Amino acid sequence: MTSPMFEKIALVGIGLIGSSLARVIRREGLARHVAIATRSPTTLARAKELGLGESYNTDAKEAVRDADLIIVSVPVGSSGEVAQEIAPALKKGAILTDVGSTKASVIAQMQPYVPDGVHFIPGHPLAGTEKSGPDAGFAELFENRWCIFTPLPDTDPAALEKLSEFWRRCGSNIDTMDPQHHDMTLAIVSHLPHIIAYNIVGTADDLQSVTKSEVIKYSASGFRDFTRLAASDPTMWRDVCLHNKDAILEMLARFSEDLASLQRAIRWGDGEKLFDLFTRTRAVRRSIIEAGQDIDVPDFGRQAVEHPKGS
Ligand SMILES: NC(=O)c1ccc[n+]([C@@H]2O[C@H](COP(=O)([O-])OP(=O)(O)OC[C@H]3O[C@@H](n4cnc5c(N)ncnc54)[C@H](O)[C@@H]3O)[C@@H](O)[C@H]2O)c1
Ligand SMILES: O=C(O)C(=O)C[C@]1(C(=O)O)C=C[C@@H](O)C=C1
Repeated sequence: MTSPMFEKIALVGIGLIGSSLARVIRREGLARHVAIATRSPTTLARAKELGLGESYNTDAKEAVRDADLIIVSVPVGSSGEVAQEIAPALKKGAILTDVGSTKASVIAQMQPYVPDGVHFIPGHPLAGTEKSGPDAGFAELFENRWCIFTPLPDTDPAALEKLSEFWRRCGSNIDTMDPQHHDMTLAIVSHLPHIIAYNIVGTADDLQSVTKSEVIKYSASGFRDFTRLAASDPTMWRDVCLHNKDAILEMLARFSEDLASLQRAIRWGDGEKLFDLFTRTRAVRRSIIEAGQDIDVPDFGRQAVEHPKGS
């Protein structure tokens, strides 16, 4: 067996993303020691039962001591408090990264606490499911998916290359961009779809309770696709909305304008406009498939159990 990339990796947060990392690190032999930290004793006990690491702590400071790579996988709104908590125990020369779905806010929250000599490289794997908690993870989650880094101006290229190699060994393709560009792009390709899903499922649920109709019972598969997204973790998505506010509001404004135009086309029977739009959007789907980006989440992710709220 080749020698591990890191002597010790600390995973702070052991939900869907943290536990998927734990599993792929084990499978690929990427660390000699995986230290797991999470705030909730119940979640920590479950991580231990699942055998996700070598040591377990509710005190993140203990887990990160002597670690060469620290990966923070907590809801974005908790990034700052975690950085503050672990900062005094970080080893000089260590790489500190995160997996948060928003980047400018995470950088603003974490950077002030990063000690000199620690390489802070913000990251975001574009891979996930609607499930959460340590049972939900699986080693294949990151395969053929993008991992985006938003390095800071003074990021050490050697540390960035080492972290990139880590994510490549987890199966991902790497890209880098600035945090504002990341947040704007993700607002349209990830955050808005979730917000739209939460909204449409909420509307249908309201309708059901007002009219006692059977919208849920007879929901067609298009609606069911929305319910998958709308089943995503409430804490995670609350934080995404609050921490990428400007970009999301910008995209929602454009979306609302386009929706009004579509509404108008329907009202005035403008079939040509409808047909043209639907033809253009079908081409988008085809180009995604041609680019090999139409990757379905595998079954093991689907079968994972829901995680209790607040764990
Ligand atoms: N779920 C996805 O699809 C997805 C995809 C890519 C990135 N992300 C990002 O990854 C991060 C984690 O998401 P997840 O899906 O793994 O969530 P999750 O709910 O499955 O897990 C979150 C973990 O963080 C722990 N935690 C919460 N606050 C903490 C704190 N203050 N200190 C220590 N531990 C704490 C929880 O106990 C849990 O173990 C989020 O920032 C999210 O935006 C999620
Ligand atoms: O497929 C899903 O269920 C996801 O929500 C994954 C998804 C996405 O929107 O693609 C969600 C949030 C992340 O930050 C990255 C990936």
